[in-house]
Amino acid sequence: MTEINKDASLAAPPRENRRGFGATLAPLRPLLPYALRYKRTIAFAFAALLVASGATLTLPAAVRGMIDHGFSTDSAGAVNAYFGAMVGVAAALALASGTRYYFVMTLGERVVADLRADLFRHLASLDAAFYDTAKTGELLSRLTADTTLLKSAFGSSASVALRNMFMFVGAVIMMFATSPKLAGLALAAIPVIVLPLIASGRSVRKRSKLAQDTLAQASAYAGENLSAVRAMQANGAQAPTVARFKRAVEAAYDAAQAATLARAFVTSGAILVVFTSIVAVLWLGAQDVLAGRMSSGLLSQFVLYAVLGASSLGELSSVWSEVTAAAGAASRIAEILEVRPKIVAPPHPTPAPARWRGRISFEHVGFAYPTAPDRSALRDLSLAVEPGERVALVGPSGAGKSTLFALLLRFYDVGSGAVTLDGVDLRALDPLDLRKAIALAPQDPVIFGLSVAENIAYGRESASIDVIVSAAKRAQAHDFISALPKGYDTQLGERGVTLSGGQRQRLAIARAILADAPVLLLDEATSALDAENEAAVQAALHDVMKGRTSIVIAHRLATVLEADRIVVLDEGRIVEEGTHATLIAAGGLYARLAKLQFDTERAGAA
Ligand SMILES: Nc1ncnc2c1ncn2[C@@H]1O[C@H](COP(=O)(O)OP(=O)(O)OP(=O)(O)O)[C@@H](O)[C@H]1O
Repeated sequence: MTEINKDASLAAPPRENRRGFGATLAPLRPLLPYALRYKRTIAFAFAALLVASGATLTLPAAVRGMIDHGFSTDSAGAVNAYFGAMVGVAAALALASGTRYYFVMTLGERVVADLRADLFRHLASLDAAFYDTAKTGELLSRLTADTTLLKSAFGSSASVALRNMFMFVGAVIMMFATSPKLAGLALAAIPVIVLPLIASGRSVRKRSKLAQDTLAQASAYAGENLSAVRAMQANGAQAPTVARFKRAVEAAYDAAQAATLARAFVTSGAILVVFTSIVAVLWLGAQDVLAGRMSSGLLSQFVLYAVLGASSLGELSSVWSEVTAAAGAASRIAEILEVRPKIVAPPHPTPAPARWRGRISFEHVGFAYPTAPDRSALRDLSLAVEPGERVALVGPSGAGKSTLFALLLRFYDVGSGAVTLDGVDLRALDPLDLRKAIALAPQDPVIFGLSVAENIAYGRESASIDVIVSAAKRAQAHDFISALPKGYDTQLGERGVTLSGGQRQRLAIARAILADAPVLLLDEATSALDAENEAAVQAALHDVMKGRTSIVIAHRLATVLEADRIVVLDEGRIVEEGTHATLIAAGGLYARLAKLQFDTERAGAA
């Protein structure tokens, strides 16, 4: 993912440029601690692996015994003993293989479940600047598709790789025990096999990273459009959107196809080279048998070990491609895990008082958004709001009203100057403490796919239903909630009941009342509410503002009339301050805005 983290991706050297086994596996290393948490599972898997490999490796020796002794002496007893032993070995092999599969897959699932939880915890900790550039759909793809790839690496691939490594080593040892001469010849062929494998691994890795990236982009695109499905349909944009998504999916297919093709070549190339070398070595062995230098049983034994060794190597090569793909996924996950949030608690945060008084002060604040560093959103802005004061912010679109809120919640740090709460610089506080002191009721409140009660108590899971109901009553929301099919247990959100704008606002106000924070930030809805909703919202606001420092981005005449002070912003600066009457009398920006906005409101109400 290219857009999301300028800082982190610069910190790590581009992975594609590094070579060899170690470099390919390096991205997987941060995952090791996850696996090491489950030492018992690993130990069981390992033990099962040893037993299974050992059992497999005894088979060729049994075959040799059968050929050299079983058939030559006409003792039926020996034949029976050999066959009986083979059944025993097969039983051990079956049991050990099943056990290994169980423990290894469990480990894979466990590691990935832990990793997903950690990744989400990390994503939840990242700051607004990160999300200004990150695409949620891409992040979701990391959380699901990439972790799934890792699961296969930690589960099946690791299991197959380990089994084959054991088998390979065991087979090679047994080949030397059987015939050092033939074994030496066979081993000489190994570099011929392995070197091209490593080389092609890099190209597989690059292609599969590309495939995953393309997939993530397609997911991001689908996510964006589905979350705004009404806008898409209203604009009649289905056909082009569907076509674009299809193109994105096709591009992901092409990339995956290229990776698969590369893998297919690697696999068949490896098998061809391996088996050709074996056949060549065997031909030499056959000469020895013909010349009487070797028994036919011994050659059979060697053949079987060689086939075991070679097929393990072949499987290792195909696993290698999978592991490289997983390494690609791991490096994309690591990219996210490496991003450090910039908004964090200082090492020794100023402790929060039992109750904040709620004095807010912006002192010569200058600020530009990280995505637009050359354009100041606030310029040398100073504003003090006394405890319990009600301030209405008014100004044209883009004046910087929401930016004031964002800085107060410390979603971003100021560029210059400082913002303080009760005289404490926000940067000296733990953001969690700061945000506990502030209740936010946004313009278009987010309603989650939870029950009404859970939505009101969002972030305060321990709130009792009595407290929730009393907050809803004060927010003038109790009546409409009671009229819902299941009252406070009604499911809201995507798969539940949809609320009207005014109802959502009142739910958000109930949330703010429940938060009982000394500071209230309210962004009034611009859309007109019907008269009944309007009156209910105003009454609720009146209640919630009592005894709190409130800053309201005001769009309604009733709100500005009720404010102790109106602050007029324009282009990131405060241009006027006063009450409705004094500002109208002054005939400045406020008077013009008020005429436009509140005249239409009056006309609408009339
Ligand atoms: N996340 C962001 N990244 C970059 N620039 C931003 C971001 N949010 C706002 N801006 C810019 O900062 C300036 C102030 O925006 P802000 O949202 O504070 O205005 P506002 O007064 O709240 O406007 P409105 O009434 O339309 O919501 C604008 O020029 C806006 O384009």
